[in-house]
Parts: sequence; C-alpha cells; structure tokens
Amino acid sequence: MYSDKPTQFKPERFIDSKVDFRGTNLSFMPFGSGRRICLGLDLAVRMLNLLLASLIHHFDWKLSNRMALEDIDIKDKIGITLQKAIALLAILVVVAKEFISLLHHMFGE
Ligand code: HEM
Repeated sequence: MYSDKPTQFKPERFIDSKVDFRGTNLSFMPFGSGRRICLGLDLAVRMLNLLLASLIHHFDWKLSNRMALEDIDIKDKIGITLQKAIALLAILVVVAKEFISLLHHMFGE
C-alpha cells in the first residue's frame, strides 16, 4: 500500500494506517531509524504542526500565475539539505486582521 505511487502527494494513504514515522517501519522513516535517529524528532513534530497551522490560520494563500495545479509535485532533489525538485510558488494574498493586531500588540502602532 505504501509503495503505491510513492512520489505522489497522497496523504490519505496514511488513513487507518499502522505505519508510524518513528523509525520502526522502514517503508516510511523521515527521521531515520535506529541509533542515529533524529534527536529533534519530538521537537520537530510539535513545531511543524504549530508552524503550518499558524501560516494557514493567519494568511490566505494562492498559487503563483507562473505555476499550474498540475505542476505541483513532491519529488525531491539531493543537496546538503533535501529540497523540492520543483519549488511550490505559493503567494500570500491577504494578511488576516488578527495577524495585524498581533503585530500592533507586539511592536506598538
Ligand atoms: C522535520 C524536521 C526534521 C527532519 C525531517 C529530520 C530528519 C533527520 C534525519 C533523517 C536524520 C538522520 C537520521 C539517521 O541518520 O538515521 C536526522 C538526524 C539528526 N537530527 Fe533531525 N530532522 C528534523 C528536525 C530536527 C531538529 C528540529 C533537530 C534539533 C533540534 C534535529 C536534530 C538532529 C540531530 C542532532 C541529528 C543527528 C543524530 C545522530 O546522528 O545521532 N533534527 N534528522
């Protein structure tokens, strides 16, 4: 099931799945496995949810005119860090009112 079109973005493949990301299932190990498994795993899992939820909550997003829906894919390219082979050109559209008032609160008028 997990090897079914592995390069396609299909998050639903994990619904009702018993495979986890903590290095016990070698078909899916984003943080590595065994003695050298990522030391920041727990921090990263918490921060990723918070970061992504904050970005989605505070901003509206749209795709750049230079990119079509069909161009979105999840292939990676090897480098010092792992990068997307085709960058996602997402544009921030509207800054939500709550975020503006948060900035005012933090930095004054
Ligand atoms: C989404 C975020 C992250 C991903 C996907 C990730 C992934 C990985 C992977 C694949 C490895 C290599 C594991 C292996 O060799 O088997 C690794 C190692 C490591 N990661 Fe992360 N990591 C993330 C975030 C973090 C964070 C936030 C920290 C620290 C605060 C961290 C600290 C480390 C350290 C210290 C190692 C080396 C462990 C060792 O060699 O013993 N990582 N990480």
